[in-house]
Amino acid sequence: MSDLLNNAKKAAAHAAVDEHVKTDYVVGVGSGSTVVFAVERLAERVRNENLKIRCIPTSFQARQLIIDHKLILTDLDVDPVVDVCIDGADEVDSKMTLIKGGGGCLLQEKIVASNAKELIIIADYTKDSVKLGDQYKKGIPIEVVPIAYVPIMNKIKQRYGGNIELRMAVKKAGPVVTDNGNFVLDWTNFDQDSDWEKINLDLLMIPGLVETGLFIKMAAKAYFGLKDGTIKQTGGGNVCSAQM
Ligand SMILES: O=C[C@H](O)[C@H](O)[C@H](O)COP(=O)(O)O
Repeated sequence: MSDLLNNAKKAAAHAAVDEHVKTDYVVGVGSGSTVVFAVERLAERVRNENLKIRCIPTSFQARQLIIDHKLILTDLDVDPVVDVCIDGADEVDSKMTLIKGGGGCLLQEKIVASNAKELIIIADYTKDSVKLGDQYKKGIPIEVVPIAYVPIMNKIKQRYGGNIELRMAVKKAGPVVTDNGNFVLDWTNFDQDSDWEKINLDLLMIPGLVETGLFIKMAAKAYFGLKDGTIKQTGGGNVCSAQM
């Protein structure tokens, strides 16, 4: 990955961690390449400022990051209310609707975010878009129970059009299997003017469809690292997750 992109991810991650994480917080740790910089910054603040935090992972990767950086690991059984969740995104539109799940981690990410008082998104400049599909061309990820993947693909195509594919693994013969033992479908060429709130609810009614990578009215704020090293912030910053 280019230095420009990595610097942008790092700038966004540091700004969000510095602004939104306070001592005694329970922190939801998202997944993906940008979150790596956030965890590094959390560990730095724990060492330098004696910041006291407990971290809830959103994936196998996030759990490993927390352990590797010697942060305190917790879960929703012990800490059911998350003070802030910091996570990446594949795309953020002008209404703060997100596409997530490019790395297949959408289900646990949505569970943790939905129990957070605030979901803060960190991303590089390539994720900032007006309409979903402007920037991210790999589609909307949808996690499904394996036995239902073909009927679900057919239903989505019939109802909404576009293309839908089973995500295949790179270093394994066969499909990607999520941290929860499910498959991922990637839905592309959808109507960019869709009513995503309605579609998300409709999709969630399909038996066997576990979760979508559409995060609607969940993110409070997004931090985009730009090419020149500065940050662009979007979103009001009010609590709009914690869907309790
Ligand atoms: O499944 C993966 C997650 O939703 C990631 O947060 C998302 O794909 C963004 O990842 P990255 O920070 O690597 O662009």
